[in-house]
Amino acid sequence: MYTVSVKASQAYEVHIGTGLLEQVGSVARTCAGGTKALIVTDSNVGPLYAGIVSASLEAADYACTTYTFLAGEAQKYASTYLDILDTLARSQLSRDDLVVAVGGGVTGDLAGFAAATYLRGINYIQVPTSLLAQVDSSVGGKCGIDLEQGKNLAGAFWQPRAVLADVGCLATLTPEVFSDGCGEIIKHAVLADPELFQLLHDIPLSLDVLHANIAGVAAVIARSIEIKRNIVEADEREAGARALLNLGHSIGHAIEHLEAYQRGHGSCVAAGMVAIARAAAASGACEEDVPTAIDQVSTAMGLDTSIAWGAEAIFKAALSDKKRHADTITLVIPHAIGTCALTTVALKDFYDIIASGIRKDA
Ligand SMILES: NC(=O)c1ccc[n+]([C@@H]2O[C@H](COP(=O)([O-])OP(=O)(O)OC[C@H]3O[C@@H](n4cnc5c(N)ncnc54)[C@H](O)[C@@H]3O)[C@@H](O)[C@H]2O)c1
Ligand SMILES: O=C(O)C(=O)C[C@@H](O)[C@H](O)[C@H](O)COP(=O)(O)O
Ligand SMILES: [Zn+2]
Repeated sequence: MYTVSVKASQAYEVHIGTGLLEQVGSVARTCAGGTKALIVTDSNVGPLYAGIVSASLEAADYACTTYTFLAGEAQKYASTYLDILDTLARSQLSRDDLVVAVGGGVTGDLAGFAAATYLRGINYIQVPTSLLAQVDSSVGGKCGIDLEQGKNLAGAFWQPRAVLADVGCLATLTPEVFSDGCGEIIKHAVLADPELFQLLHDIPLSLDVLHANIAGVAAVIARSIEIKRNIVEADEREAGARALLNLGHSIGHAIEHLEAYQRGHGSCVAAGMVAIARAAAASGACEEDVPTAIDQVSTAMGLDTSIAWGAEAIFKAALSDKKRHADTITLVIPHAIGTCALTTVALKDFYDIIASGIRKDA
């Protein structure tokens, strides 16, 4: 088992290992008080894992109820968020009580945002069950919902009391959803860890690798979380450096929006990383072999890095990016594997960057 400590406005520990679902109640007792807990989960994860988590919470003297929503990004909207708030109020949870997110990134983002705003903020625990949620979304406190205009346009920074990433849960993911989580691991490697990138190149992660070497996958998850933790600790509320975690996202979020969220977040981020690396390499800002290396590692782990959209459509969709100011946008530019930096460019130059990044012959 690995434990990664996060020292943010609210300090907490991220536990990575197996058999952790059964420990949610006892961990909750050590880091949060209260007498009631609301589990938030989705229609795929609930039937598999909510019962184990609920039993564990009941054994730790929490009166536990479960809220289940229909799985999918389409539910990461205001109506589901408001429904969770209504459920919290109807169940009369008080300021001492607890929300427990059991599921992927959609569940964590919804439950975290509800916890951040119900009674102006109550405790919550993240129990991430997808690879993406374990390596990225359950850590760092970003939570929120999508609006018609784009991804994550309403939200909060609200740190959990604890994160329990039970790697055993990954065995029930579809190969596509498992692959999708690899997009954010590759992002962390490109940001800060050439050795991790090499490891992913040599041993591309897959469900087969999980079954053959669950301890090895847990080690990669822990390393990925450490990379994110280091950035979050330096800049919890994204005044500067935390924006690095947006590598591949300006274009990636635009693709997600254009494709009506039918394509996974990790795949869109991988496509966005390849495009921005290609544009950076074309301008001489990035080592020449980086775009191909990111593309190969992504493809080897089952990610689709293709982009079917023109520069104009992507540019328009990317204007809702939170790193956009009046007529500039801050981009995360890869210079080499393990070295990236923030650069602010005029919007008209951003258009050219997109065009250069998606050019097929580049
Ligand atoms: N807050 C953050 O810092 C942050 C970081 C990265 C991504 N995100 C957000 O996370 C979301 C993507 O997360 P995701 O890919 O986990 O999406 P998701 O929550 O929709 O999960 C993907 C699918 O896997 C299923 N699933 C999850 N765990 C399972 C398991 N163990 N067994 C079987 N099925 C399981 C879900 O039901 C769903 O159908 C996006 O909304 C993205 O914007 C947030
Ligand atoms: O934690 C962060 O900071 C991130 O940017 C992590 C991203 O992987 C994640 O997709 C996040 O939700 C994006 O945030 P946004 O502010 O660009 O909506
Ligand atoms: Zn992301």
